[in-house]
Amino acid sequence: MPLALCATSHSPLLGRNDPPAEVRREVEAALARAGGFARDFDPELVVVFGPDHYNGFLYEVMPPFCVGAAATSVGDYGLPAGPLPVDRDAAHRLAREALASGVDVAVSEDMRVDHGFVQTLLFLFGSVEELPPVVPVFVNCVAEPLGPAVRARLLGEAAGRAFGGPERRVLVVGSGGLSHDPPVPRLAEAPPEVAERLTRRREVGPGERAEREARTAAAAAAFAAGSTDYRELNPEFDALVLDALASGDLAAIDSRPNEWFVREGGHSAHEVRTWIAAYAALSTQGAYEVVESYYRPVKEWFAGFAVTTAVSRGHKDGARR
Ligand SMILES: O=C(O)CCC(=O)/C=C/C=C(\O)C(=O)O
Ligand SMILES: [Fe+2]
Repeated sequence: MPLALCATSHSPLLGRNDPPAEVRREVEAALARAGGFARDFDPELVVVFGPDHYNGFLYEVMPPFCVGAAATSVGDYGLPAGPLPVDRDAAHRLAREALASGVDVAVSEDMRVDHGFVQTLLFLFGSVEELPPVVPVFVNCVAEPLGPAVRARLLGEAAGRAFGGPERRVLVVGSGGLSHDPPVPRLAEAPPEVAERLTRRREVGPGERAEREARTAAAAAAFAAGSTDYRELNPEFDALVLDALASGDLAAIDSRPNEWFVREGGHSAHEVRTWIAAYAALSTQGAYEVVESYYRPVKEWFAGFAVTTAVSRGHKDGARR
């Protein structure tokens, strides 16, 4: 029973622009169950597919995919800053497998990751100190141009082949929202000072970070209060995605053109690529089944928020060691 899966939405607005208490409690309960699933599985390695929001990857060099052989959390949105416990050998193994199968991943010996990785890891494991060894795999989900979504499936399958043997328990994690379109800047529309920020790496001071984060929280508050400046969440799109992933028919979503994701789910719906990669990794073990699937659209968090866990078919009970 070597592979298990957790895929969750993330939102940096959790705790900053909350929905009514009962909604937050319900989501937190779903996340706590996913955390229980992850800890019961007791992984010896966590392969986490995550996006970035121009904190770690900039247009200076923007790879479609990057395997982190060492990684540091930038500490955005109040998350802990500092190094993550990366298994460097496992990262190189994944990179070799991906490259051998024609998926041209970059490798970083000094990867910076933001809430797109760290929040989800903490949902599942509580703190950086409690994390098992991880391999963070960046999937570009915001910086156009993007390749076709099916490439995320090929990346995930490479991860499944790299780690699908019986020798260790590996949890694959997808981190990203379903339908959502928070105000993440886009190069094509950016004024020069924003284009500069999206292009060149530099230290972001606490004042600038706080200002950006406050702007995002204010936008979410306006969205929840009914502002029509933002694209609506789309529960139908979200259901279609969750159904396709649960049924194993990944082509039902990853064969769609990029414009479909934007039209139906908003620009950040490309984060679904992280889920596609994680489910594709699990699929290399044969048929799988979803253990739990939770969904709720939460405008205060700018997110069609979902939490799913899955194991290979026949291992549903075995997932609880
Ligand atoms: O802070 C910024 O510059 C951009 C805002 C941002 O990063 C928002 C991120 C939102 C998500 O990660 C999400 O909803 O998936
Ligand atoms: Fe995100």
